[in-house]
Amino acid sequence: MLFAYMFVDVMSPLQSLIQKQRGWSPDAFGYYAGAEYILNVFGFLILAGIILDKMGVRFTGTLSASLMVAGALIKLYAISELFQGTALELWLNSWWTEMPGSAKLAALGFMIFGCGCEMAGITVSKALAKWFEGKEMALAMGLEMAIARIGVFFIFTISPRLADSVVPASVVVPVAFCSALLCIGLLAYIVFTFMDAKLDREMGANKVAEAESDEEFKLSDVGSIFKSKLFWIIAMLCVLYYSAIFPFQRYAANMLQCNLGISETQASDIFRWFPVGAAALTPLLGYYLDRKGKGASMLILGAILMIVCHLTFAFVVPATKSELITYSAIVVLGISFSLVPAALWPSVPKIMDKRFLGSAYSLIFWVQNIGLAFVPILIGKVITWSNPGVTDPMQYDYTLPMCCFASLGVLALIFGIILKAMNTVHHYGLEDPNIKEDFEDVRIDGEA
Ligand SMILES: C[C@H](N)C(=O)N[C@@H](CCCCN)C(=O)O
Repeated sequence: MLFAYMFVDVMSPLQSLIQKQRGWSPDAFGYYAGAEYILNVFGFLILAGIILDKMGVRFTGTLSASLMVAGALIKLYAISELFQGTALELWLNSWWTEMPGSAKLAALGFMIFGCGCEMAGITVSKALAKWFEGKEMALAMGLEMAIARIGVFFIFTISPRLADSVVPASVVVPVAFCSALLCIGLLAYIVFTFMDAKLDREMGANKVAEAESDEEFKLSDVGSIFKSKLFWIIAMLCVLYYSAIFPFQRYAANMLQCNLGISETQASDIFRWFPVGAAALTPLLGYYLDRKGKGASMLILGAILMIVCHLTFAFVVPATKSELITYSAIVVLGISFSLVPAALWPSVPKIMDKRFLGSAYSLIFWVQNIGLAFVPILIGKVITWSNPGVTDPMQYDYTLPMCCFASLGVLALIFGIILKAMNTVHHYGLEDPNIKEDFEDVRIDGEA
């Protein structure tokens, strides 16, 4: 997941460079960024859930890592000099001219990568649940997310530097670097499959069979999940919150460049502290949640902090051009991005029957992916629409796009409040510690 998250954001600090080098407009960049989730939205994630439940974590993890490598190599080829001037590029350039051929092929690669990446996300959750059952699962999930966030910090640090390491600067170097890391990730997962097989042998065949039949994917479960009000509240909170984080991450470096009048590298150097704050706090909050609870309150606080930060980027940073305020907003956003994931993912087992859990995660991811696919496109359009005639990628006004992100935060907050109110009435246990056996347990199958 570390290398996957690095690959996801390798181009994020390079928006203005790819615009200069390959002619990608903000709209084209938005389409490219949204492409990561398109195939998932059109049903791949549901299929991924079925594959995972039928074939297990070893096969699905290896498949997902292989898909990531294949997608990465296609994207690398698309942005490389090798692709320039080929018949394929000329053909891709000949239709939907707003989107250059290199952006179209890179988007295809990113789509395939995105299938692997999301499939890996579900697989890792299931593997963690298997390895840490009855132990510190929230802490384990928190540590997994923290490692991934460190990858984002690292890539925001090195991506612009790798791009500048050749003359003229090129996006190919950082993308090639991350593609190589994904190959190492695939090898690492193959090593894990041997460890997992050993665990199965240690657990004994009966226990494994029991664990697997517990989580078997049934089509009728999808109907039960979709009929649940609680599922929709969690899924809406998730899609609204994450749509104001990951798509923002794609545009953040350029937003800082435009607001502060700084270089790509300087902007990345500021923004990279966002995932660091999240990486430091997420495992601690997971540890806290395991012992003290307060999950629903953490979700609400996380949404409030996000709204404050996005409004600060919209109005205060451009007016003051203050680096101190910018850094403060980045760190606070990092705290928000610890509170919500640390509380959200371990809350799902509290409200879903164990039998539904694998499909519940895959369906929450699916709803979330709809937002992650379309919000970057929307934001690209808002940037273009609110900056008529602006061609210099250093001169965009980000007020309106940041207000859009803040509005998503307000909607997420409303769903967080509804969730907490429902929890107070129905006692789902969302405010209770994870390590506690005797709280009143009301799940979807008992909801009606
Ligand atoms: C984008 C992805 N679908 C996602 O939601 N990622 C979460 C982590 C989910 C848990 C994965 N084992 C994140 O906060 O990065």
